Amino acid sequence: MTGRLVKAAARALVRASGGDVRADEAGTAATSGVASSGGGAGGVLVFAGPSGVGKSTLIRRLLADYPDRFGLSVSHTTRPPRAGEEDGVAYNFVTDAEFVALIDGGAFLEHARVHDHRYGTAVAAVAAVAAAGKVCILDVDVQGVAAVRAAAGPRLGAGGDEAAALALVWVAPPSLEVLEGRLRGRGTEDEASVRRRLDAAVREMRWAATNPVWDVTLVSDDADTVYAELVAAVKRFL
Ligand SMILES: Nc1ncnc2c1ncn2[C@@H]1O[C@H](COP(=O)(O)OP(=O)(O)OP(=O)(O)O)[C@@H](O)[C@H]1O
Repeated sequence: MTGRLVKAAARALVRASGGDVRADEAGTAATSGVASSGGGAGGVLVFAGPSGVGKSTLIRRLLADYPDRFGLSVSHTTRPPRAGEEDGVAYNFVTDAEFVALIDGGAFLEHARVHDHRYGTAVAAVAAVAAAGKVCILDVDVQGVAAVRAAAGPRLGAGGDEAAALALVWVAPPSLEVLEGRLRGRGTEDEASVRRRLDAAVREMRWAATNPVWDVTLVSDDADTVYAELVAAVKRFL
């Protein structure tokens, strides 16, 4: 995303949520109170981690247990729907041309190409969740993490009086072997796709280790244990 679009996205997001916007001399968007909705909880909880590590599993459980506190923004993607995925619910499924038009219109908070397809988070989709007084959960790749951080600007800090506007969760696999087993066990990927995702996982894990931006790092080992760690962390920083 260009700096101009990040700024436009940040402004739109903050307008929608009643916060303020500052732009530094380098032209980087900096917002405070991003997605904070005044009376409601607001905030953005970002999950990142290699494909197959278990992000969706954790997110589904968090949403089921705390439906009033968390909400999902519906992302846009150019990838074809998997069986059972409904348009406008799992994703907004769009063509490449439609996606490019949305980029040009400054619609996205972040967008990226991952494994041959494009994914994007519309500013309006995040703002809608914040407007409902909920923390918006985002599931993004590492490029998305950088874009969301750039748009959100300085965080309010987990330890301060105010709740954090933005919290970043890195979900790591116990090992690459376990990750491979989960990708194969899910039954959604062909062999080439599994190999691509594992190659990407190595790069993403390196990026995560060398960019210590995370509020919490979870190792997705035993499902109940990692979920309990997530809930404890979320209670700490949101
Ligand atoms: N802690 C866990 N222990 C064992 N299996 C798990 C665990 N978490 C998730 N799984 C299984 O691993 C597979 C991948 O999980 P999931 O789809 O949640 O990953 P993901 O990180 O959301 O992947 P993607 O980024 O590709 O959407 C699923 O079949 C899921 O049931």
